[in-house]
Amino acid sequence: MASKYTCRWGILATGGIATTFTKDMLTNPATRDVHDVHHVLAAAASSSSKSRAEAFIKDVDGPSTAKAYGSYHELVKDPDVDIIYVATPHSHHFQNTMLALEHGKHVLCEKAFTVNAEQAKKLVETAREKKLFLMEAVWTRYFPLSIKIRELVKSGAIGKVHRVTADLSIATANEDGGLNFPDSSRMVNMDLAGGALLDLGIYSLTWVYQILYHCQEGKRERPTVLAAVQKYKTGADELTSVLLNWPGQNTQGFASTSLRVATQPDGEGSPAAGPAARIQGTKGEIQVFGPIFRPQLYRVIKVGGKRGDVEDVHCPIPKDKERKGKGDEGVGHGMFWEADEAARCLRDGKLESDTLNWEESIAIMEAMDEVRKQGGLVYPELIETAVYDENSPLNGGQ
Ligand SMILES: NC(=O)C1=CN([C@@H]2O[C@H](COP(=O)(O)OP(=O)(O)OC[C@H]3O[C@@H](n4cnc5c(N)ncnc54)[C@H](OP(=O)(O)O)[C@@H]3O)[C@@H](O)[C@H]2O)C=CC1
Ligand SMILES: O=C1OC[C@@H](O)[C@H](O)[C@H]1O
Repeated sequence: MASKYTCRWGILATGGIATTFTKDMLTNPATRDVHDVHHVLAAAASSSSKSRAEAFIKDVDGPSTAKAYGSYHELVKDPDVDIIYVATPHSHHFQNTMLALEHGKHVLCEKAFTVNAEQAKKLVETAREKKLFLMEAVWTRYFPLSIKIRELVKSGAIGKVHRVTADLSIATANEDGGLNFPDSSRMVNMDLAGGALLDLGIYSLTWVYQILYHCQEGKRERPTVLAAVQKYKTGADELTSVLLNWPGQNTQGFASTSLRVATQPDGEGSPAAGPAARIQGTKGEIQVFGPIFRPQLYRVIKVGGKRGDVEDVHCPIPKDKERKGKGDEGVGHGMFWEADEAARCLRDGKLESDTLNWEESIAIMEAMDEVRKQGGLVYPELIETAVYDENSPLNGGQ
């Protein structure tokens, strides 16, 4: 039997998603029927203190060998780390990822990849020059559910697809007209590149792009973009809709997001609220039930089919019952599949993932730039700049 490839991770930041990702990454791959790669937590760093990184390692039930650092600079210099997972707010992704690449580390960077396309291009240029792996962590793309749906579309199972609509919205409005986030929250804070588009709209765009862009044959056509943006009192966007038009493909996409109304007002994943994404073809439709960042159910409806000629496909996320999870249910959020993809790319010497390659990440960033341009959404220069500064405050200074 071939030996397993070991991927040694360094976790940059210790917040919410760093915890979820690391717990998932530490699950036994066999629980999801993966036998060719496995993951090790080599180190974690917090920009606030070493003790915060130590607490993080304890919280994720990491190995005693995992090193704790009180700065991102120390983490990227660790020779026992192969790949850095960047889990800071959007505002920090460019500087933190550059820091890691400049120190010779491969990178998996949380979504949204960067604040703007120019930054994304600079990251890609650097990774290419230094022959390092780089991937935007759009985990949903690596779900078996997404892979299956892309296969169905490519096989013509629902005929020629002409339209995809997708929404990811959450109801966080207060009685007083505000939102349920403090103004300092990364969800609405301009200094952290907050707002619905970069945080949630990226998933609506992901569903549109992974069907209407990713599945195009040959040289892909870029869409034209028409957007409407409404802003919260902080200046961040709170209600954003995007119409994407591919005249050469005869296709259109509609991606929407909001912080005031919910895609699923009755709770996560319930089909009662209707589909969160619809992929509409000449012979049928695939409906994806939300939340579209972590879907576990899709429905195939054939045009002209008999009443009840509907197939529901459930794709539950496997749990590792040996790991500490909520209650007794074990650990398994669905982030391990993107970690497996990164490990395989490292093992195979690939610099980018075929499932979300550099060109496609940049194409989506360019579409988001256009939405922001039309909506007048500009972030502070410190986080819009595409000039790398190792000692930027975003890297925790030196
Ligand atoms: N894939 C997914 O499902 C999800 C992805 N995300 C993405 O992950 C990223 C982080 O989100 P999330 O974990 O929820 O955010 P958190 O606020 O929970 O954590 C962010 C971490 O970044 C570090 N950080 C460094 N500088 C700052 C700063 N100025 N303000 C705030 N934090 C800072 C901190 O870690 P430290 O002090 O240790 O340095 C902090 O704990 C975002 O890009 C978001 O879009 C978020 C949620 C879900
Ligand atoms: O990526 C994400 O998915 C889940 C959301 O709750 C979160 O805000 C977002 O960052």
